[in-house]
Amino acid sequence: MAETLSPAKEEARSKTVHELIISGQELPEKYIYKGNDAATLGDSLPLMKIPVIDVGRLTSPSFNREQELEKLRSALCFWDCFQPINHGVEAAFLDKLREVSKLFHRKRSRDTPEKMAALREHQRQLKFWPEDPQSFRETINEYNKKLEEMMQVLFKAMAASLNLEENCFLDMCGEEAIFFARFNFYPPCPRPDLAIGIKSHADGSALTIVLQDKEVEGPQFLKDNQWYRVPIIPEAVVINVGHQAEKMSNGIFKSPVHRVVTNSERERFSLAVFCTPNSDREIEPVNGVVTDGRPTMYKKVKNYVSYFFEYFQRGRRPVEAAII
Ligand SMILES: O=C(O)CCC(=O)C(=O)O
Ligand SMILES: [Fe+2]
Repeated sequence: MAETLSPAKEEARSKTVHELIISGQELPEKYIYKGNDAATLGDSLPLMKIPVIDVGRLTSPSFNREQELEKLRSALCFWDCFQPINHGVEAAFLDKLREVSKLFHRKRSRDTPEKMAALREHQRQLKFWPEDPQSFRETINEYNKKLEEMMQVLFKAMAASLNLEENCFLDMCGEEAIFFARFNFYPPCPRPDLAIGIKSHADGSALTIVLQDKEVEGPQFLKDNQWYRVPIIPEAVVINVGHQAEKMSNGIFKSPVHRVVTNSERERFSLAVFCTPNSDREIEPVNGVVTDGRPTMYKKVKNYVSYFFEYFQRGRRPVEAAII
């Protein structure tokens, strides 16, 4: 039977957190974050010193390439993420993407359920894509093409940085790897010390590419039990390892635990694209990463995304399901 709500509860249900607090009400209990890391939400945290990788150098045959590959390897092994620049997507185009994402959220009704959209041409379902703003489809389509190129370069560079056969990660992910996009919108929250934007998690992708808000910080990464803030570099994106790359590399690269906090005054937007092998691919350590000193650490697992959400809800790293 449907629950009958008192007028006060009815009002609370239909208002955003921001509206509730402005109208003088307490933060409703259901918004108070209860994760193990809740006590650190309001802390002032150090900035991560994430290495900035020049993607142009990764493809140039000059001596810079070796240096940049080494920088990429150490970034991935130490921080599990990096910030590429000179990656083939112009700063002005990134601004345009931010703009259409914002417009999309402004026009989206609060009742529209959030969905992940597949971006690649043969996988997307255009009928579900918004037609308004008008430039949305065209801009996202162009971004998808640029990301396909960027992913080719980066997977090859990741393999080369470990002295592996250049195509090993790409071949395992398969031609049909899916790019799921999530347009994140974080409204201002007057109690960032109590409520969270996205709870701590690790991504189920091979790599995740996040276009950051240009002005408002949000994501934080956990390293050795310490949370770090991600610096804003407007012309860069943030790329982190997901579980699939952790397994393909036999744990040389790790998928980091991260979360997103809210800002008391400002809203924040981000666009996360999860580059994910197709669910019928069997993902396992590639040739060359299993050695006498480093035996296979992960089982072959298919359709990994299916239990990703279960682990996510329980606040655990889903890759645990594949660890031997
Ligand atoms: O908003 C961000 O910067 C990161 C979002 C994120 O971690 C995710 O969507 O999985
Ligand atoms: Fe994430």
